[in-house]
Amino acid sequence: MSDTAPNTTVTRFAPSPTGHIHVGNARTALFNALFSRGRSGQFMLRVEDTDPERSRDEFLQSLMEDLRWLGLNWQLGHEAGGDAGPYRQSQRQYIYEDYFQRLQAAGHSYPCFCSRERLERLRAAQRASGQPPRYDGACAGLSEAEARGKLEAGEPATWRFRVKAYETVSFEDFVRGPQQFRTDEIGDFVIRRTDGTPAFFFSNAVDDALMGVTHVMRGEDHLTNTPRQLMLLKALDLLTPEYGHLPLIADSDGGPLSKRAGSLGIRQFRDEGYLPLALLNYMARLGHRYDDEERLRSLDELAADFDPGRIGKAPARYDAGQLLYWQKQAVARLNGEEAWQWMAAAVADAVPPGKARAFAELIRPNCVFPRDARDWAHRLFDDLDPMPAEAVSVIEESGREFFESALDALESAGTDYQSWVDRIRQLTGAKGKKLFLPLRAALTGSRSGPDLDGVLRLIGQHEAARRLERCTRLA
Ligand SMILES: Nc1ncnc2c1ncn2[C@@H]1O[C@H](COP(=O)(O)OP(=O)(O)OP(=O)(O)O)[C@@H](O)[C@H]1O
Repeated sequence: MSDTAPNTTVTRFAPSPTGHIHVGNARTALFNALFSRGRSGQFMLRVEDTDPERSRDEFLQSLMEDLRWLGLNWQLGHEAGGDAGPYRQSQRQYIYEDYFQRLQAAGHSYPCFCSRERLERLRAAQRASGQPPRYDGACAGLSEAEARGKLEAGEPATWRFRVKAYETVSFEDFVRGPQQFRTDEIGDFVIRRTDGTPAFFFSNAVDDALMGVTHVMRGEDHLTNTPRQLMLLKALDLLTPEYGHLPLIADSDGGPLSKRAGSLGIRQFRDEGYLPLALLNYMARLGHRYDDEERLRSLDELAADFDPGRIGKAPARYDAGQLLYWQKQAVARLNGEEAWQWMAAAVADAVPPGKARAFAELIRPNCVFPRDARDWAHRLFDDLDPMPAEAVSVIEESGREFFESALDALESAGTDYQSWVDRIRQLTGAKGKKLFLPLRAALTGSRSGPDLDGVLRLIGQHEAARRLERCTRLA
């Protein structure tokens, strides 16, 4: 059993390591992390790697890296510990065996020898007649002796859970409200595959119960699994968690996201230079409402007001513009050191040693992605030769005398920006745009950009003089 105190909220993220996680998976992880964090509970990572064909260790590593990068740390589960482990389903087969035996002993399950072809024909016929596909119970009536004979003869068998007909399974979904399912529309379902491994319904439900998960928040793709899991847990006399199903996220064309298709992967965003806080704020509002829709919140602030009652029921669609909005907000929060860490990989070779933090702090307001910093590194530290056309026209308009005065003024002011511009004003009579635009063009080759005071300090008096000097020749 779990090592959590009674009444502690325990949520979990239970991905299959079959690809890199996308915005849909990550939002599910985020909502679970926010929910438990807001209630001082615990968040768990469980690895659902029962499919040996598709599960890969490299994907497990990458999904943990992505979660940690987002700041979604788990207190229980794989690599975090807890006394309900192991937390990789591939290492829990002995536990599933035990629970298979219990179901079998109580007569809740039976072996099914139907071939894949028969089941496919059955499903096709049911669909053609407008019925929901479900097992027709062909093997449910085999006598014990018949079933044993077939098993002993080595006939491949799955094991099915015996669903009681004409009952209703009801539960209160803490996102969607009351739910009801009729058991005769469900049909006996597979809990154990022919190779002895558990089917999703089984291992997922048994693990939630044994691991003390109190709230299961997962995509709507699992809604119809829930009545099956409730029946299983009841038959096994295990505790049931509360369930909440989230609307799925579609890509901008309306198609479903899938690990297999590799769309909207968290690591793609990371590689492009999106900040974790931007993604967190974006995802927290994908289907969930906060009162201050436009304020960037920390993870704790997101958790404090997270409320499943504020989750909408309509599918949410990925919106690149919204994510960009949060990216700008998150970049604006970075200090010099953080900004440098963020952009270093893109510009380290283009920024002189010793100037990194000052550069990062200065140009941060002009960047949305690290690649934008590269352009500024070029403008501030390269030769600016040839001078960009947008700057040349401003320089020509201001005339040679303006830059000669600016040079004179620089000699006496040094890198004291205020005295420098005051002196130029005195010497030339220029003010406002007429004063600042040519200075900006001369020092940065651009008509807009970072604070000029900072530019002057960053490039230094000598380089500023060299640039102004060149303008006296261009003008
Ligand atoms: N498009 C989506 N929007 C929101 N949640 C999703 C989406 N796709 C999957 N999830 C949720 O992510 C969690 C992890 O699921 P899982 O690892 O099976 O991901 P998956 O993307 O469905 O994988 P695969 O493509 O391999 O089937 C589940 O709770 C699932 O409901």
